[in-house]
Amino acid sequence: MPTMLTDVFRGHPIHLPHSHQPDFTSLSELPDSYSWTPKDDPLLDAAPSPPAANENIPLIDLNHTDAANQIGSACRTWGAFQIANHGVPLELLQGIEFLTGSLFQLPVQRKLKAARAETGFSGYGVARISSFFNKQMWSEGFTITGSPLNDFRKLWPQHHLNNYCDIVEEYEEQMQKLASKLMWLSLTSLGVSEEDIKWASANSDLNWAQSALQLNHYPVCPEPDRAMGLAAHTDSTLLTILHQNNTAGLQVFRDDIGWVTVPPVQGSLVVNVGDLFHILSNGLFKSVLHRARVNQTRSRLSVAFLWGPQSDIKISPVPKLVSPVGSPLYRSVTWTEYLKTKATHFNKALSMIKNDIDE
Ligand SMILES: O=C(O)CCC(=O)C(=O)O
Ligand SMILES: [Fe+2]
Repeated sequence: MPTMLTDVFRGHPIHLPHSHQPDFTSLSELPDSYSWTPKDDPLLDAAPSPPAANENIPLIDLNHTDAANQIGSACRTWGAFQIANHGVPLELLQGIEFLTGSLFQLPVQRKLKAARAETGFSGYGVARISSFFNKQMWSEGFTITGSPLNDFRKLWPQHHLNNYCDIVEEYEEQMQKLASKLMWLSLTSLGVSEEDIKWASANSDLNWAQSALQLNHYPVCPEPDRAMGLAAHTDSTLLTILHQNNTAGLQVFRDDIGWVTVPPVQGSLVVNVGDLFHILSNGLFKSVLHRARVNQTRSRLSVAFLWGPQSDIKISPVPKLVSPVGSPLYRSVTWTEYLKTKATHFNKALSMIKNDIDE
């Protein structure tokens, strides 16, 4: 199936300054190259402001009759929410978490056998966004697009492979269905229906969608307050569905509050609005700025399902959401074009495709 994402990165290699992953377990002090200051990230210390410190992204029960409106409201105010009763079996969440844990527990030399090539997309390595920062992040990742078999072969003996590949396949299938359901629920809350978005008809078996799985590991860190697991970014997706293990670390940003930690809730999933959904909604839904902090006593795992349209589909603001006397907030872009812009301009990518509207 999806090779398009891979092609984008082949054409736009990201030259990472730190190509070799350290063995985190051997570091008892935080090296300077991992010590972040506000100079390295202006939003580093944007602390929660006390009056709103108890606010958090909503936890929404998908079986609730008002789920669509609750999701719509969360997309507008936070660009993120958690979901319960999402239909993904707990054993599958445990299975993908077990696989992720086993992968990152392998000796670093073994993981490097499946290292992501400089022009590649899948495999083991540092966060792709590392090239935009001077400091290194306290994390390691593994990206899967299409079948993971070739990469998994480099990591594990034959007898594990079928089981692990089945888990990935089943997980992606469930996530695809869930992502589509969430997209339509949130659009319903804006009065947008299938007729309004020709390319995304719900009956088209999702053959307009493609995805990647990003496995993340944040090892125990000797000085978590000075370290950064994954620096602040928005996702370039329509939607991202995230499973985190029982260690907190994910934080989302609100202009009026600052950084807010998303507490792990067993069996629930976190959903992020990505940049493409922000564009599609003509700016009504926020693409959430988020990051991951690290921990002194517990390692953290997360699995992000990155979901977007096939590469030839033009994403543009739904006409219904543009005021009759106004212009759409953004020009239309394909996912490929957007990823290229992001690979050059990173967190300024959205502003690069904004229409100049001076009224
Ligand atoms: O680990 C997390 O909670 C965040 C991961 C993430 O933002 C990503 O992979 O894009
Ligand atoms: Fe992310």
